[in-house]
Amino acid sequence: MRETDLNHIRTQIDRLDEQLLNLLVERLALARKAQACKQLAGLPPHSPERESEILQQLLRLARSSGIDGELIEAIYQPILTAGRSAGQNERSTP
Ligand SMILES: O=C(O)C(=O)C[C@]1(C(=O)O)C=C[C@@H](O)C=C1
Repeated sequence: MRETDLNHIRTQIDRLDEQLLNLLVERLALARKAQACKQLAGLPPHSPERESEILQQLLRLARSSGIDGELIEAIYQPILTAGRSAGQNERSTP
């Protein structure tokens, strides 16, 4: 393999990592909104049934894409944990 091939692959990986990061930022913003809705409704931040639905759906998608389900679960657990505490450390006044 030529060095330029490796550089090209790494450039593409960097681009994808940036997209993943932007999607994570977007996801956290939505989780923050969901947390605000639940707080207004007097619901707890942790919704185990919803998390289970999300993981089941992702595991179905992983299976059909040939990706290891355990890997997807290991990636998603901390994302869901971050979703539970989204917005918790923000000041209540702007
Ligand atoms: O859907 C919700 O109720 C959310 O608070 C969002 C979210 C998530 O990150 O997807 C976060 C925490 C909950 O335990 C379940 C899901």
